[in-house]
Amino acid sequence: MASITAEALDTLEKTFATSGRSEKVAIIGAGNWGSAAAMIIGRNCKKLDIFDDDVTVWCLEEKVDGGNLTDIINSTHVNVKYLPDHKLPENVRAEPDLVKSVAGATLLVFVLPHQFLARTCQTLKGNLEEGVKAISLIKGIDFDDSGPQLMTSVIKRELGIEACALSGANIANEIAAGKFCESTIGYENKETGALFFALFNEPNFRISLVPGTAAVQVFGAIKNIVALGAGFCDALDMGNNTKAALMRIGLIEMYRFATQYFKDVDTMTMVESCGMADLITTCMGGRNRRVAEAYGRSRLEKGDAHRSWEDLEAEMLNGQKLQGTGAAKEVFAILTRDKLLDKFPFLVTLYKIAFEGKPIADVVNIPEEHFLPSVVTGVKTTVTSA
Ligand SMILES: NC(=O)C1=CN([C@@H]2O[C@H](COP(=O)(O)OP(=O)(O)OC[C@H]3O[C@@H](n4cnc5c(N)ncnc54)[C@H](O)[C@@H]3O)[C@@H](O)[C@H]2O)C=CC1
Ligand SMILES: O=C(CO)COP(=O)(O)O
Repeated sequence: MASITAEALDTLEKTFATSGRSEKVAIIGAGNWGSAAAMIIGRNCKKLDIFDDDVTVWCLEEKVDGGNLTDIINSTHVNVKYLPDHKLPENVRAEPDLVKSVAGATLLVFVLPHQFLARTCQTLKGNLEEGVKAISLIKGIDFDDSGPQLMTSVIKRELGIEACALSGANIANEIAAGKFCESTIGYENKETGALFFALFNEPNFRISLVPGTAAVQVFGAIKNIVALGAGFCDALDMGNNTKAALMRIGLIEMYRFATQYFKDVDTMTMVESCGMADLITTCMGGRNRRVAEAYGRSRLEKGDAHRSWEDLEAEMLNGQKLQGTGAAKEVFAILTRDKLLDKFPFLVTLYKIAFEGKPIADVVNIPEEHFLPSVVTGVKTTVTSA
């Protein structure tokens, strides 16, 4: 991988040296991860000649303590609502008008809760520079009549532009604090992958490049559902061994879902940051886990009078969004349509606990098939009962 990166970066430098044209970046979304990503992007744009210094971030306008969030960000350089404890670089400017935010941009970084992507793209349609390229930092999945749709496919469908995907074990607050972590960029075109490598890679945010975007995105979307299971496990005070078992089982179904619906899924991508590592960090420290624990405890303590997902999300996340509950519903709908519920017993159980009143304790009611040695490959094993 390193040689691909070095070779492609060399091409980039040469292209820049002859054309003199630098890439201008617009970030679409100023939430928790959008703001932490803006810190990295702002620093790299200032440092590297191939990027224009000035970075624009589209921020959906809202009032905070009587003021406009964008005005507060531009005067204090702090996103006081979504990333309050960290300063954005001064070359990052918040813009409340979506269309204005992409004026002159040649690189778009999409980092929104997944449910808002399609309609945001529809507003951008017809307002982009020729040849603009995109990257999605979104962890989520959509569905239409043809089946599951990756975020990069939504971007392509709506805007007709090339899109890479970045995903990894990347809790935004930890990245903003400068703690070391890794991430994975999946690309279709090596040069574009290298361009985004240059935009994101830093000593404490190390990027690996992988060919293909499907695995990177599917793992990122499905692990959010598995994290609900980790939260239910914590609500039951089950401990680390149980949670590790649920992660292992979740990993199998993540991989199975990816290979069921997408062609270019390399098994080894599971050991990149976007696979196992993201699953671990989300099940230990993510918002989906945290809110699912609160939901589970509320069910266990209050029975039918339990708190709703919407209530808990609003109370615990202050405007940030859960992605695992929406993904659980979407995955359940597509598996039902395709008559595949039997192949994904854990994801189905998590959906039913979250939305159909199945007992929280059923999170550890694991079907026998998950203990068979053939389960990863899907090869049938004959089991002789004693
Ligand atoms: N926060 C994190 O640690 C990480 C998040 N991600 C992923 O990045 C994506 C974005 O997450 P965050 O930046 O954390 O967002 P967030 O969870 O902080 O969500 C709040 C954002 O949603 C925006 N929003 C609310 N209503 C909207 C609407 N109608 N249209 C457009 N935008 C609207 C708000 O303006 C705000 O920017 C998600 O898919 C998430 O799974 C990925 C890695 C880490
Ligand atoms: O994706 C994440 C870490 O990589 C964040 O997960 P949560 O949305 O559950 O916080």
